[in-house]
Amino acid sequence: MELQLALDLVDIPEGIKLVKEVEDYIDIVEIGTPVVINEGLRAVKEMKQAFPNLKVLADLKVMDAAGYEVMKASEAGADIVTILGAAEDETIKGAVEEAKKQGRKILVDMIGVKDIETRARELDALGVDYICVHTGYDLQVVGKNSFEDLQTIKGVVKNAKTAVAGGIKLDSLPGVIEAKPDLVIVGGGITGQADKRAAAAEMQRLIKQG
Ligand SMILES: O=C(CO)[C@H](O)[C@H](O)COP(=O)(O)O
Repeated sequence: MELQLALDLVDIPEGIKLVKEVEDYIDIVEIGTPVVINEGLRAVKEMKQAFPNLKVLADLKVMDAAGYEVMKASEAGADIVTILGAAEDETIKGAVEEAKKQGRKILVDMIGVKDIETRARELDALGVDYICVHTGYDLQVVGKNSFEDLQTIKGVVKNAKTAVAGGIKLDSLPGVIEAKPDLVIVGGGITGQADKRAAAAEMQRLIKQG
């Protein structure tokens, strides 16, 4: 099980400073969608240059023209690129094909997908690398989480790795770990803490102990 730090509300220098504090305890650093919108793929490039030993995920949430967008993110140094599960199968296929060509991985974000079970089966057959259940900020504020959806995809996905994101904090992490996803994605649960290093260290400790 790996730990991914999501950076959403920072600029590039703040992001690099933050990752320096927690780099010992994370496996993947995510350049969040708002950061890509504000800073472009330069954020991916500078993060990869600053931390060549960490995997960098570009949270582009691709919806169309995936081959081109995955190619550009790969050129910037992204190891993993996200696409939306709601995208057309042709778009998913384009992403998978380009990622294979570039030696990168595709993570599908299931945000907004209504029939998680059916779509997860289909995406798994299309050869994506990760399938991620995700409660976005807009549903976190009305008290939703993705724990049930995680159980659902764990039951049907045969090849892809499973991931979970959205509002995971230290107190909810043990419940997440019990479901045994391959990847746990945490943003505010680390970045919003006064002692970010301690929060990341404790999360990694819980994850490693399984
Ligand atoms: O992709 C995202 C929002 O669309 C976030 O990166 C993801 O939800 C993780 O952040 P947090 O733990 O703060 O919810």
